[in-house]
Order: sequence, then C-alpha cells, then structure tokens
Amino acid sequence: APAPNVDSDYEYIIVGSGAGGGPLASRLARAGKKTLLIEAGDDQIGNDNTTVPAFQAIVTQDPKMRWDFFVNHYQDLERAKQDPKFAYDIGNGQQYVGLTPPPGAKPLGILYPRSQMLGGCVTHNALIWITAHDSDWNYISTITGDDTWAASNMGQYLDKVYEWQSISSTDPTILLRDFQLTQHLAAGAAVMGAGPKPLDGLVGVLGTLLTDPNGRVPGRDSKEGLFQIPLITSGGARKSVREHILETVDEGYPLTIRRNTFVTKVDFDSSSPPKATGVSYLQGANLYKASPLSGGQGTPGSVKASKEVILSGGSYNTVQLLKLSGVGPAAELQKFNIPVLSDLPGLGKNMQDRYEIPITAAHETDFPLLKGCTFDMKDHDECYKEWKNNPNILSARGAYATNGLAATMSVHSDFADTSDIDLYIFGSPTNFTGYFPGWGDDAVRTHNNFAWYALKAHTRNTAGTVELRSTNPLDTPIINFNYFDTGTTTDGADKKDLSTLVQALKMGRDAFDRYRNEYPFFGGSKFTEQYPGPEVQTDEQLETYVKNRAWGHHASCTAPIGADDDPNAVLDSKFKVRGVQGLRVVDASVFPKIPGVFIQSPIMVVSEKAADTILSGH
Ligand SMILES: Cc1cc2nc3c(=O)[nH]c(=O)nc-3n(C[C@H](O)[C@H](O)[C@H](O)COP(=O)(O)OP(=O)(O)OC[C@H]3O[C@@H](n4cnc5c(N)ncnc54)[C@H](O)[C@@H]3O)c2cc1C
Repeated sequence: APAPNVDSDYEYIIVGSGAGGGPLASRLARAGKKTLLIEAGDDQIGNDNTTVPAFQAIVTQDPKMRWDFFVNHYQDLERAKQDPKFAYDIGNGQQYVGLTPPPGAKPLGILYPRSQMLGGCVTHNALIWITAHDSDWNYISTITGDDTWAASNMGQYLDKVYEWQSISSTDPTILLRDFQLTQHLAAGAAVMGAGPKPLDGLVGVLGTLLTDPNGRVPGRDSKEGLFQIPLITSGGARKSVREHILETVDEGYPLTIRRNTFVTKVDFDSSSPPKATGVSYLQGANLYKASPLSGGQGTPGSVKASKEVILSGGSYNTVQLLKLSGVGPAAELQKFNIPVLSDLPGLGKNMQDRYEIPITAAHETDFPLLKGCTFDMKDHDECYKEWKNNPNILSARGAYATNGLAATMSVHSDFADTSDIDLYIFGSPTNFTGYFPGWGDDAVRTHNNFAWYALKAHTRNTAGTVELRSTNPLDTPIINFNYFDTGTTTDGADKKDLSTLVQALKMGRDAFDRYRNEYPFFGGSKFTEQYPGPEVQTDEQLETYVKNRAWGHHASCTAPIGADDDPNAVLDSKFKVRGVQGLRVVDASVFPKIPGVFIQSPIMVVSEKAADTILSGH
C-alpha cells in the first residue's frame, strides 16, 4: 500500500470509483492526464461474489465491501415501523427486523445497501443495463440552455461507454430449461398482448428473448412488451467499471489508484472564489461507520491536484463531503460551525429514487433451474461448479450466469405524463421483498418462489434529503426519502405514482391468473399468492401495501445541475460546483430529474460526457 502523506503532482483527483468516477478517471488517464483515483474500499479481485451474476443479492451482504445505510422512508417513526423490513439495533451487534421488536430495541430504519469497492455499487449491483430515455437528456438541455445535453448529442457518449462495456443477456437456453419459469413468462407475455392463448404466449416468450429493449430505433422509449434483460456481463460473468479501471492501469496510462483511503474534506486555497487544491483523507480499511467492520481511526494525509478535484462518492457521500468542506446550505453548515465557502441551499435536497414493489407466489414444487444452487460456493454448490468449470461455454454456465431476473414487462401506465414507458415489471424465481439485513440470504433460501416486481420509472417525488449527522466524516448522514404523501404532492404527484404501482400489482396478479387458468396442462402449476396475498383486493388495500413496503435503490439528484438563475442548482451544466473553482461532481447526484428506468447506464454516459467536457477545456 502507498505510504500516507505522499503529496504528488497529480493533475486530477477523483474521489470514488463507481459508475460516475471510474469511467471518468480512466478516460482522463487514457488522454494522458496524471490522475489519482481515491477509493474507500479495495478491489476484491478474486472474490467470486463480485463476478457471479446470480450472487447479486448475496454480494450486497459481503462485510468486506458493504456499506449499510439505514434510511427513513417516512419521518413519522410510527408510520415507518409499519414496514416489516424496518430494522432495530438490539445490542451486542445484533439486529431485529420486523413488526414486533423486543422491548428496548433501538430503531435504525430501512437498510439501503451501498458498496465501498473499486467500481463502487457497479461491482455489487443487479447488473441491469437499460439506457436513458431521450427526454432525460433533453430536459437538462432545456433547463440549462446547454444544447450539448440534447439527446441528439448524447449518443456519442453511450458509444464511448460501449468501447469498454460489453452488454449481454442471459442465454435463452438457460431459461428455457425450466417449464415452471417459462409458463410464468408466457403468462407475462400474454398480459403484454402477445395473445391470451397459451401458444401465443409461448411465441411471445420466444420473441422476447430476441428483442433488445435498448435498441436505438425510433419509438424505443415508449415501446411496450416483454423483454429479456441486458446485463453488464461478458461470458456469463460481471465485467464493468472495476475491470475497465484496472485495464487502464495495466495498459500503462497515468492512473494511480489509492485504495482503502477515505476522503474527509476538500481542501481550498484562499483565492476568491476559493479554489479546490486537493483533498484530506484517512488511510485505512473499513473506516466509514456504514461498514460492519468499522472501528479503526485511520492515518491522516492529504494530496494535491494541480488542475481539479472531482467528487464521485455517490448521492450520499458527495453531499456529506461537500458539506464538511464548507459547501452547502449556509444554515445547516453554521449549525455545525462549519465556515461557509459557498452557500448552496439546494445541496442534499431534491433527492429522488424509484419505488419498487413485488407480488410474490409460492409453488408446491421448486424451480428446476435452481436445482443444486446453494449460493454459497461450498462443495455442495453444484451450480457454482457448473459456472466455474465452463468459463468459455455460456449456455453451459447455467443458472449462475443469470442475475435471476428472467424477463421484464415494459409498460406505459395509465398514469404516465409523457409517452415514455414508466414501469418495468420483472419476473424472477426469487423471494425478493426489498432490503433489510439478511435480505440476500432470504431472496435465495427457497427455490419455489416467483415474483413479478414492479419498478416505477420517472417518479415524481423530489422531496428526499441528505443532511449531516455530525462533523465526524466517518458518521453516516441522516437520509430522509419522504415517500408518497409526505413528499411531493403537487398535482396529485404522490397519488399518480401510487396508482401506477397498484396498476403494476394488478398486472402481476393478472399474469398469475392466466398461468393458473390457461396453462394448467403443463403440470406443476399449483401455487398461491403470498404477498400482498389474496385478502388484499381493493385499491385502498393495495395502496396501503405499497406505502408500507415499497423501496428503492437508485438514490440520485442530490447535487443537481441547473440553470444559472436557479437558486437550488448546485452544479452548472459543465458539472462545476457553483461558488468555488476547480471542483466538479460526477455521479448519481448530478441529475436534476431521475433518469430513465435504470440509472447506471445514464451515470456512465454522464461520466464520459464529463471527461469530454474537461478534456476540451470547459
Ligand atoms: C443493491 C443494488 C442493486 C442495484 N442494481 C442496479 C442495476 O441492476 N442497474 C442499475 O442501473 N443500477 C443499479 N443500482 C444502482 C447503481 O449501482 C448506482 O446508482 C450507481 O452505482 C451509483 O453510481 P455512483 O458513481 O453515483 O456511486 P457508487 O457506484 O456508489 O460509487 C461511489 C464510490 O465512492 C466511494 N466513496 C464514497 N465516499 C468516499 C470517500 N469519502 N472517500 C473515498 N471513497 C469514497 C465508495 O466507496 C464507492 O465505491 C443498484 C444499486 C444497489 C445498491
């Protein structure tokens, strides 16, 4: 490991190596710029949790890389506790999750998994690759008047990402091995209009396995159907930002990675406006209190950048770091006696996320696809052996070469404001009910569950906040999402999002009904709905289920780009932090509005755009 207190002559320092920081650091180095990439975690190369696609749930539990944030969906504690995923600290490092905590249990909130690791959350996420909608880019162009953000100009940055990011879907033959699974998918295809008859449904399934939801064709953004899901895999293994960064170093470009280094502050000189000159850090593994292995204090050090500092710590950490450095809402900073360098009232507000909610079923029989899968890489893990022993034959790598999500309905709901599709409803032979401590084990423990789970895109709630808990950089911030009626309610925004999710649950239920009624001759079709459960029928009951249990994992928009005359804009259209010099933000926080259906693709596109902006002297 490099010694602390080395003060080298880097041109650019980038803090955080995820979807935002990783591609940018690589691109700057590939252009010959001396670049330092600082990452709180290490690279975890050789840890198959990070490469086996089917371990996407398990990997989020790995203590070496996980950061556990506990967030509030609702600030009213009594209401928040209605979620069975609500977690409590019960002492001695133990947690309780559920509706009946023991006396004295201390409320923690809802788990929001994140990762410290080279590649950031891209090295532990669900691998899904869905590109942005044109409207996402055009919106930024319209509000800022910067037409380099127009969708017609952004395709070139997606092309740049594809120079190093390969995308592939699960080999269809792996899915088609499982009749129970294909029957569910056929029912989903039927719901999406591929015909109410079983044969039409199956034809629909086969069609779906050949259609690319990211196809760059006119009308793509509003295209409904049942699609297979593109993944950030190559040869049946996760391959993305982490590998790209390491290849950049291996190929001899001037990129230095400082692992196990937690940045505590951006350092500024005394010019007016103040210029970022470098960062202060603590060297040491697992320092941040979100890590279950935290406890160490680290060795302080600092490093200088001759040109710029770029923050890519993600929607929570970039905000925390800016605030600790004197950039943010003056009133909040003053409360903590932090000298204010730039008063930016919009920093840590405007947080957005998607809402997700499942309808789940339990079968009498296991899914054949999961036979022999124990998800623990031990001797009895036959699926792991299949994956490990067939590195070069994709179809032979089996169930572990998929992320467990077989296909998705792509839906334009009855409540959409534009022609863009606003719902994905995934079919998956897992028991995924959202995030709580141990969720990964829970999702794969049984092999007889199936879920259609809905992801609401283009959500309308902009009321989330990230605020300092203390001036200790190792403390996590206070994170409030302010869901539904406790958030944005203008023009019935909350109600429309809620109604969209209720529509999704009904579509999932419709698919279950079709499976039950129309495909009985395949056998093994005996199953019961588990959640929300047959007793939950009226719209009001379904709404309550959604309000109590929805979750998200695309937190974003906390340091938004905006117009020069917008007092809540934190960044200009060139990613520059307003009111200071030499400092930019490039990660999930830069969006004024949450983009598209999934977020890692838009973030990587933004990262490539930022590199182009910087390299062309803007
Ligand atoms: C469980 C889960 C599943 C997901 N699945 C998908 C999916 O399938 N598809 C999709 O599109 N999106 C998915 N996402 C979301 C997506 O992965 C994230 O939105 C995206 O990675 C965010 O990119 P980022 O660059 O903003 O932050 P991150 O990827 O979180 O990277 C930030 C990095 O900065 C480092 N860092 C932070 N603070 C400091 C500091 N002070 N000093 C040093 N280093 C620091 C962190 O260690 C981390 O490595 C998922 C997210 C989760 C949690």
